[in-house]
This record gives sequence, C-alpha cells and structure tokens, in this order.
Amino acid sequence: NHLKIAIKEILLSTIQQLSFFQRFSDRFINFFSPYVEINFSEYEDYRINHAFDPIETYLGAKATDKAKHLRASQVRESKGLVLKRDETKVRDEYEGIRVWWETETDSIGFKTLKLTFHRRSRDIVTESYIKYVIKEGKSIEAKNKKMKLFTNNPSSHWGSSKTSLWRYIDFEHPANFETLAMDPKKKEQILNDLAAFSNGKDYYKKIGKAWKRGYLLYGPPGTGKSTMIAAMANLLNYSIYDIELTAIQTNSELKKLLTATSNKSIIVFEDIDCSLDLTGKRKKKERNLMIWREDGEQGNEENKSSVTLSGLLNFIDGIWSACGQERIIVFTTNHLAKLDPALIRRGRMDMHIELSYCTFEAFKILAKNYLDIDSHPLFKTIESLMKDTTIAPADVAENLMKKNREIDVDGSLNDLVQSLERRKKVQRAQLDEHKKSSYKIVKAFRMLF
Ligand SMILES: Nc1ncnc2c1ncn2[C@@H]1O[C@H](COP(=O)(O)OP(=O)(O)OP(=O)(O)O)[C@@H](O)[C@H]1O
Ligand SMILES: [Mg+2]
Repeated sequence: NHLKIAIKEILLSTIQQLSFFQRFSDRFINFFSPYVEINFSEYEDYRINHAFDPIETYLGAKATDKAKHLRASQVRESKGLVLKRDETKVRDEYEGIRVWWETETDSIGFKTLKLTFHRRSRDIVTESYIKYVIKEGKSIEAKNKKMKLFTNNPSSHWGSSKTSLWRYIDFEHPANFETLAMDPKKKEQILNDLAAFSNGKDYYKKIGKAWKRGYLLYGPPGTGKSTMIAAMANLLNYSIYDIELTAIQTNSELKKLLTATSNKSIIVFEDIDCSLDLTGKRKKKERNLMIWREDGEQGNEENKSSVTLSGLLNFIDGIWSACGQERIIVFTTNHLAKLDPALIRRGRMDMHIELSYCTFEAFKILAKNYLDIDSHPLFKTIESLMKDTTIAPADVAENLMKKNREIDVDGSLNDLVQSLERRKKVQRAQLDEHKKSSYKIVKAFRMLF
C-alpha cells in the first residue's frame, strides 16, 4: 500500500510538472512563434457575429478553381451555378502577404474561422486585409442573394415573432430596364437616380438624411408601373415588400410591418388612390375620391380600421429612419389628381414618374423585344396611327405576342394596325359624343339666361 501511495504521488507530481512544463513551453513557443492567430466565431456571447457570414462567403468563393472538392448550387434560376469550395483550409494572398484560413466546427456544430498570418504582416492584416475580406464577402452575398417577394399576413394571424408578419416567395421576374418600353431619356434619368441612390451611403450620411428614396409611379392601367418595380428590384438586387393595406388595422400595425422589413428592399404601396376608406375595406379599382383620415386612431368608434395618411407620412418622413436604412418606397396610382397633395409633395416622394400610353419610340422597343425587328414597312402606318389614338403598352404587347407558338411579324403588325384603327374609331366617336353633350349644355345655359 505504501508503495502504491508513493507511486501515485510520484505520478501526480510528474503530471503536474509536465503540465507546468507544457504551459511554459506553450508560452515559450508562442513568445517566439512568428505566427499570429485571429478567431472569428459564428456567435460571440450568444449574439451573431456579423463578420462571420461575409468572411465565410469570401472564403467559399475563393480559389474554387484550385480546390478539389466543390459544392454547386443555383440560387436563382436566371443566374448560373454558384460554386463553393468544400474544404476546410484556404490559403490567401493579399498585397504580397500570405495568410491561412481554417474552419473549425465544435461539438454543437458552431463554426469558427481561424486566420493565421506572420507577425510582420500584422498591420496589413488588421488594418486592411480583414476589411477587404468582409467587403468582398458582402458584395458576393449581394450578387448571389435570393430576391424575395414579401406580402403581409393579416394582422389577426401575427404571432410573437417578426417572421409571422410577412410571407414570401422567391422573386423571379424577368423584367428589366432594357425591355421596358418608355421614353429613353426618362429611362436614363431613372437609371441614374437609382444608381446614385444605391451608391449613396456616404452621401446620405454626410447630409444627415435617412438612406431612402421615394418614387411615385403614375399612369393608366397596363403602362408598366408594376413592371418597372420588378425591373428596379432586378437592377439593384433588392427584395420587394408589397404592402396590402386592407390586411392591417391600425397605424401601429403598419409601423410594426415596416420596421420588420430588411435593408436593400423596395416597399410598395400599389393603387394608393383606391386605398382604405373609413371601414378599412379596400375599394379596389373604384375610381371614387379617396378618403383618408388625418386624425389618427381616435376617430369614429364603429370603424376600427384606421390606417391613416398621417401614419403613413410619419414613416416616409423618417420617424423610422433609425431602424430603416437603404430602402426604396414606391407608390403607384392610376389617378394622380386623386391623391392627397400631402402624400406626394416633393421631398416625400423624391421622383414622380409618369408611365403613359405607348409612343412610337416605346413601340419600337416592344417590336424589338417581341418580334426582333428594327424596321418594317408597316412602321410608318403605326407611327401615324399612334399619333391619333391612345393604346397602353400592355395592349401593344398583346398584339405582338407569339401566335401558335411562332413569331409572325407581318401577322402581329397587321393585328396591331387593326387594333389601332378600331381604337381610333371608338375614341373619335367618344370625342364627338363628348363635344355634342357639351354643346347641348352650353345651348341649354344660353336658353336659360
Ligand atoms: N412600358 C412597358 N414596357 C414593356 N412591357 C410593358 C410595358 N407596360 C406594360 N407592359 C406589359 O404589359 C403587362 C402589364 O403591365 P403592368 O402590370 O406593368 O401594368 P401596370 O401599369 O402596373 O397596370 P395597373 O395600373 O393595372 O397595375 C406587363 O406584363 C408587360 O408585359
Ligand atoms: Mg400594376
């Protein structure tokens, strides 16, 4: 027994000495080791580490040509395959220095990215390399981002989590600015405005304004308002939040919805002229004057629904600017004159964009899109007919669509000419009728006085 105890003690003290020696040697090695290590964990103190995702994306995209194991995915049907490295170690070079990245996964599945580099590169790595990696990662994320189309759930179905407010589908709309038929100068202006907005982070910060922009799209049905919103989303890679006002009851619900939207998104209020009346029912496509209550929620007791103009304007004016960055707000209407001037005054809606009936210039874009032609003997007839009558681009497009699955240039253009001639007749008859009735009224007045 004595012997056993003695051996145990010897062993214990040896272990202690060894571990002391181990610690000492670790320090000794660390002290003299020329390498430095930085760890980026997925979570820090139970909170998401926002640097993690962009770095992982950057590393994922890095050196896919050299890596032996790749993972492929297609995030959007319209985009190509996204290849990712499927290995845990990556070597990277930056401004002549070398670094090594390694991915470690702990027992619960949380990942840590370990960055190792030489001591002498410390300044470059900490001051510029890491920033560069995060920036690159974010821009790759933005390029590959799946765009989503959100619609709000009825407020009665909302639970406690933010995710219950909106439902979404992947946004896969082919609309783009090239195929959008409208005045080329106006198009250029809008494109410049959008580009200035999306690159304007520093500018908005400098002038102390929330980073958002409002567009009012107005024009008759079928002139491309909704198409333009889709084209904007595709151009900027933004998601769309389509707000259905009838599904919410109060200003505070509207506020909740808006604050649960994400950055880089377009918030859309369609057909704002047909919006809520006092009972909260949306008078869709009824062309009566809209009635907005300016007095908030203390109105008529019977009418519970009270999303008000002032509620909406508060957001646009930037009450939510603290939580809302990089957002585009779009209102669409068929009747500009019916909107409350408070809603559309400049500053609130930064740009008013009119989408109007098809001009000959716009028709040429459609002819190129649908029939792949730049000229045709019938163009002259169409040009002169378009001067005398109005037709929405949607109706032109309808005529130019494939028939029996084949492009028929002559047939389509003839259809369009006939459709324009019919319209011309009808519109002329309406004009005559209108003239006649005004003449009758004038005559009656004259007889009276
Ligand atoms: N300016 C345009 N350029 C190209 N295509 C267009 C244009 N306008 C309309 N179209 C075609 O017509 C269809 C309907 O257009 P869209 O839904 O954008 O009209 P809208 O202005 O939103 O109408 P509404 O006021 O009824 O909502 C689109 O799918 C598109 O194919
Ligand atoms: Mg529309």
